[in-house]
Amino acid sequence: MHSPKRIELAEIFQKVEGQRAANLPFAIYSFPNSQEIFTVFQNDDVEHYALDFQESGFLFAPFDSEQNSILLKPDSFFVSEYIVQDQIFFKEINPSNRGKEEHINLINKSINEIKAGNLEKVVLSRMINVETNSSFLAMLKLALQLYTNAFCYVWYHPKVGMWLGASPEQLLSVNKGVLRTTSLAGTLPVVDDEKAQWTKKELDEQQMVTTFLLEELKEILNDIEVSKVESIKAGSLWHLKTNITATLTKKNDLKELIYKMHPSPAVCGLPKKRAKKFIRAHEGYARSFYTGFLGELNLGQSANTSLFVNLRCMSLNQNQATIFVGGGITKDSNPENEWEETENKTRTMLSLL
Ligand SMILES: C=C(O[C@H]1C=CC=C(C(=O)O)[C@@H]1O)C(=O)O
Repeated sequence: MHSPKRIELAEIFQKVEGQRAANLPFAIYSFPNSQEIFTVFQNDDVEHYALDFQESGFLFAPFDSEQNSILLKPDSFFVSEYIVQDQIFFKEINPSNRGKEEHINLINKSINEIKAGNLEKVVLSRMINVETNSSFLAMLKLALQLYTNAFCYVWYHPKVGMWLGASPEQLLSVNKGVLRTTSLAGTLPVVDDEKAQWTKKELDEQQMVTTFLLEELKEILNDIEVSKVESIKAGSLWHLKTNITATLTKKNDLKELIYKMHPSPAVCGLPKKRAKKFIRAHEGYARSFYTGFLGELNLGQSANTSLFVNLRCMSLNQNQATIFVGGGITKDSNPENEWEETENKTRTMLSLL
């Protein structure tokens, strides 16, 4: 089994720079609320795929389950202590209004589909291109400071590209026969010290995710426990979250389990197939790895799996960052507010640039 070797923090960053300079694949990441940072290095530039999810390594899977899920082989696996020291504050950066009309038209189109009874919910997204002079490590260090309760990462494969993110959403973890997952949806901006003032729209859209997950899992898992809905902060945004735990049976197949849950209505919609079709037909771009999932697959001393949904993320190509943001549309959506929500999510990433 692969266990990470403990090394000094400076050495971790040095090794990552060396790996990038040598054009070889790596992942550097930190789990939510943790004081550790991990790296997985692959010694060659072969594009390996996770086929039956029995493999061990760092998984990077796209939104579209028909496309390949990339697996970085853990030829070297390191961990180091990482303590956030400086308290830094958000720098307010305002995104431009570019693409507003198209996005609002798309939202209106989806609301019509919902009102016609063809869809219940659909998550619509867009991408924003921004110039940056920051290095990926500088951005990661900033993400680690700003988004301590997120899964922060940089992933690189010379044949695929580089991605960076700070995801607030765990897809699942599997540890000693226990599955943990979350239903995360609904967004409001954090205003001073005030509590989030949820409306029916957000409560409903999050409940749809919980109901979907429970429906998908009830046939195959035992002892399902569901927490109360709580408000959590992801940077300067509030989300609604429910924790779900269940016991795995011997018959459970990890790949099957994952694709029952993915894509959930937090990133796709309801009914799943129709929402996916609507997204493909109307979003106007390929999501690629945005709203896919990533993380450790059967890795570490006890071969755990811990995967996160690829949200609040961007792809990086030389001086260009492409930020991906979306939001759930229901019958109660207000198009202007939905646009503003994607602007707020964009700020999360802009603050790293
Ligand atoms: C699709 C995204 O967020 C999802 C996760 C949390 C809240 C969401 C929402 O309020 O719409 C989305 O379902 C995104 O950040 O790009």
